[in-house]
Amino acid sequence: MPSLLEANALMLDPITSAEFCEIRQTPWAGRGMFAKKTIPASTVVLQSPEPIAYVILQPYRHEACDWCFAYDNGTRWPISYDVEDKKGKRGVAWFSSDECCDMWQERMGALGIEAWIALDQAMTTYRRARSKEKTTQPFLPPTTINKSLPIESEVEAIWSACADTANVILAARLVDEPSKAQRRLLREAQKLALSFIDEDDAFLLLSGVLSLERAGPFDQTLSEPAPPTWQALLELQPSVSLYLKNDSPIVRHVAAIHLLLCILPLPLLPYCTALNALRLFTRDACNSFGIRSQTHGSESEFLGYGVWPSASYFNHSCAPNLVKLSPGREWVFETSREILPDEELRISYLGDLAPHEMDVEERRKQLKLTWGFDCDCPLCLAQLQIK
Ligand SMILES: C[S@@+](CC[C@H](N)C(=O)[O-])C[C@H]1O[C@@H](n2cnc3c(N)ncnc32)[C@H](O)[C@@H]1O
Repeated sequence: MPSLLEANALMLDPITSAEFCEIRQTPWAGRGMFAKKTIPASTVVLQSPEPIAYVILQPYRHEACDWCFAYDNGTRWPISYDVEDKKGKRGVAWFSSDECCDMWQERMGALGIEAWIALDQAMTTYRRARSKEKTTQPFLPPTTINKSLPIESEVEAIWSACADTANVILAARLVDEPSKAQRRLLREAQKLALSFIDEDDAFLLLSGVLSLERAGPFDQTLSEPAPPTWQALLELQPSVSLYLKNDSPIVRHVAAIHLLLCILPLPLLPYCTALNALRLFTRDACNSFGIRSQTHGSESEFLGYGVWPSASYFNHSCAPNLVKLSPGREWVFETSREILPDEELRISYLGDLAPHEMDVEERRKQLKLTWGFDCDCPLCLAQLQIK
């Protein structure tokens, strides 16, 4: 039996079928995207329509459309998907138009909406309980990881313990009539998960679990081709190094999968595994795109983030030859100049920062901090050689 980290490291071979470019191995940055032929300036080389997982950050949930991500200077969108609870009508998702609300509902389906409401309900109840507390302390955790910097063997041990607990929660969810002890276990597991949870992690994970459920089961033995969504996810480079940093999110991630297991509708539970959570979180870590307000320049707001698998093979360059645009839910990649055959197509990972206004040390420091790699782009290598 492979360990969870070994199973997570499984990467399927990428399949590309774009007209202008293809994925190739590079000696400098894993795989990258290369031009198959001369590409004129201002040509769209790739459109990536759909995130496999995404989240609108909690403070922006009323202000960024949950379908097209439109944002209007902090104005609360008037259209919401509402539910009735004991305290009256409550919005759970917000939209810039009725069409967006309809498309969201269609994509989510009845099961997805039920799951979304369950998570929103759990988080709302938790926030109300927190606001009544006298202090701002989180609920007292019975266990804590004392040091914040786990090593890889500890990461393995924590995820393996997470999977064991997940199985216990699952068993309690699956019985027709849970015993008193099982009901108590579910209450305690939910309370404990909530005391460590980060709401944004939980919604990101939920959107990923829903994508996997829509794709159907994945045969782990690979005796059959993987369904396209699984294929797209498992082609991506995973990185467990996010758990080896000072502010390791490992406990939050474990809490997110345990919470979802406690509250989601039963048909989603087969997709709600520790391994799938590890797959989604470790791929998000080095492949996610920021969802930003459309005001370009330093004014733009970071509204959320997500993973668009087909867009994840462009490496970074401090002198990029592509511009990335997000007219709504999709990402569009356009050449900023003529590209020659076999040239690597690269974007900037520096978000709002303009690479040409930064010196080489500044750029490399920023990339190391946010992405964890030492930039090997041609501009950095050339400038480092001169120094
Ligand atoms: C979105 S992925 C790009 C595709 C990736 N190279 C692959 O094989 O799947 C981002 C990762 O690519 C690598 N990378 C991208 N740009 C790089 C650069 N300029 N220098 C070094 N590594 C880079 C880093 O490992 C980074 O975490």
